[in-house]
Amino acid sequence: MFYFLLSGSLKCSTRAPLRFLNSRLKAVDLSRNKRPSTHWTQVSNARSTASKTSNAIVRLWGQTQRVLRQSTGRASQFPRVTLGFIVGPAALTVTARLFASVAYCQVDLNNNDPVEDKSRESQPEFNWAVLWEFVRPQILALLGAIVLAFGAAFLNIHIPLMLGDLVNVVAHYVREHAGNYIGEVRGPALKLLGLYGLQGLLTSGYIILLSRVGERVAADMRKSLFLSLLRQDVAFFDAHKTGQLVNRLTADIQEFKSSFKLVVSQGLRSVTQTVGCFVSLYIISPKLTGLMVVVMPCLVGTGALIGSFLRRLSRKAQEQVAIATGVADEALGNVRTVRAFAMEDREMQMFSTEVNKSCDLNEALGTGIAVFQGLSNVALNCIVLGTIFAGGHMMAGNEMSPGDLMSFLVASQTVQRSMASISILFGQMVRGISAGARVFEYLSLEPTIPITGGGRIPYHSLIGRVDFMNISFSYPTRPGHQILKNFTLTLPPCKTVAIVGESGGGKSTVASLLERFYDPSSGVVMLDGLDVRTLDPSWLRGKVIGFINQEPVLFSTSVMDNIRFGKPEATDAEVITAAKQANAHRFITAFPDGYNTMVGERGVTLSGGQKQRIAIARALIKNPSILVLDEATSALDAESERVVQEALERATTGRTVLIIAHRLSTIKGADLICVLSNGRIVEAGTHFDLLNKGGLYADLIQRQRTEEQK
Ligand SMILES: Nc1ncnc2c1ncn2[C@@H]1O[C@H](COP(=O)(O)OP(=O)(O)OP(=O)(O)O)[C@@H](O)[C@H]1O
Repeated sequence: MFYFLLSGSLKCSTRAPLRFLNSRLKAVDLSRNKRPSTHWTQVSNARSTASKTSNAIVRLWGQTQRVLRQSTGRASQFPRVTLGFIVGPAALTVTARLFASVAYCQVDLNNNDPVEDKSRESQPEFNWAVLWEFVRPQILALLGAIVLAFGAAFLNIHIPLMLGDLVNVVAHYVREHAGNYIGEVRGPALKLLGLYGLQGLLTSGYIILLSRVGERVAADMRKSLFLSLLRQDVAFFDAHKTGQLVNRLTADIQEFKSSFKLVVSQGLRSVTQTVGCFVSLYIISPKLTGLMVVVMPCLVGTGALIGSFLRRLSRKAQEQVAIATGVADEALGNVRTVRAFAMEDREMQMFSTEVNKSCDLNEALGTGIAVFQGLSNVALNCIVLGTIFAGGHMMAGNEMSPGDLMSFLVASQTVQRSMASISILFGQMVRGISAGARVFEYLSLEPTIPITGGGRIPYHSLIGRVDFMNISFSYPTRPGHQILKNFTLTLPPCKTVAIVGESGGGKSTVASLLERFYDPSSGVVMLDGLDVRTLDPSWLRGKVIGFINQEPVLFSTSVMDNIRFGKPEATDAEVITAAKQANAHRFITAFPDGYNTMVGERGVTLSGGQKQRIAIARALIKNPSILVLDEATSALDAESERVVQEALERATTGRTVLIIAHRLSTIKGADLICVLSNGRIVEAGTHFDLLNKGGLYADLIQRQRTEEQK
């Protein structure tokens, strides 16, 4: 009867998850054409795991039957104990693999899960070698944590047995009323107390060690990733959103760290406890254990499925909160525009809609959690009740002592908890590996233009002549759109050259090539006759070229630190000299805090002209040989433009200057004006030469005058 029950229940307990798994795989089948190939391989693996698992369960069941038939009653304890060692771990392994497959398919079909982020083209591979590089410095602490976790788990396995001993002593005293109660109970009780204390110590120990390992690994990963991102080509930032990169630095590393800590701590503990307690259960009562093998996976499986549904709901709720935060962030960040258009009510309405959605989702989540907790309480209590009922029956038949029943109850609770956490851990592990893979993907990227390395021209022999020779260029993000075509231009040393032309014609692109933000598709940029690709980019950008653009970006620190950004080793006196050259000293000293005035986020507390002059001081402090002014005054009003223009004129003397001009009035005095059209220079000369010539430049001047008169 027992064998029949075991066989039938084993099949039933695996059928539901298998059926569920099959339905998930069918759903994947339907959408396979839309999925990247790596995904499909993983899904196929899940399918093969499922089929292997079902075969293993059937085989296991056959073996169980055979061995059980050979063992006769309690007299033949040895084969049963041996069987316990085989059946326990094997049953758990196959069940765990089955749930892993189910969990994978859950995750795979979940649109909101990191594994299935639609914004990503393919899921990067997890690189264990890279992980090892981060873990290696922490290996001693990690091994310590593993040993302590094993220790705590082994003590946990002993606790039910010792509890049973204690109950047996109490039961014996109650039956016989012989001797002194305290004297009888003290020994086992003190042993148990010692065990609890030791277990507490080991648990605290491994949690402390593991948290240290996790935090240090995460901190090292963050630093390495940040450095790797800073080193990437400018083209990389054209192709990736800042939010996505920041997300990898924060959310992905956080997810990886949590999974790492959870899998190592709870994974080790749960697996050891499950296997150990299972063996204890089998030794105490093979019959009751058989019943548990049947019931437990069903309950744990159901719990895992509900848990995964709730996690999905929770993620949706979090995303909804993020959307609402985004609306608030945008409105508050652009409050002047909102105010200017009197859009407060509309913004409020948009925010309310998103907040209400997140409120609904969170309420649904709360209800789900409540129902789940209620159901799990009922299920767990039913197991206790069932065990007491069946165990009591066995006690009546002298097959079990009260202590055995107590041990069985406690050990079975430990197994339930451990199995539940194993099934959750599989989902967590999949998410952790995905997050880690995304982080490692960026860690291993090598920029095509390194930030350091290459030669330097001795400062005293630097002339400052620049040649753009036959340059053709397309941005890496738009390879089909050629911006420059056989572009050739020379910037003579200590002369000012201006480039003018239609908006979007490629003027700023020329400046970017000089800074070596990009390399040309063909042709060369030369500095003093040397290909800039052979020169050290950090020297070129840090010492040789000063760059001032239309919208100067300041950092949210003091005026002093912002100017010193151009030359970190500069003294206060050098900063003040640069500020004077940039016409900035007067307004800076008029602030109550002078040079220590904080400029706010991106310099928001300064006017456009003030920001621009601080940016000029920042560029001048490094005393560059070449100055690039990319429409440096186009965003200013007439008065600010005059002050800034004055500063710029002072700054340009004795330097090679490239002006990317929008307002043609500012470049009249340039030594050479070049007109850029269709990716190449079509006219060149002084302001008066070009005006007299009556070509494109004269047209541009005429058009601008007409616009200004309107
Ligand atoms: N990072 C980028 N990635 C892809 N395309 C870009 C990038 N930057 C600019 N472009 C494109 O290259 C072309 C030239 O841009 P560029 O900024 O050099 O023009 P511009 O002459 O300086 O224009 P404006 O006078 O309006 O500032 C434009 O079509 C623009 O859309």
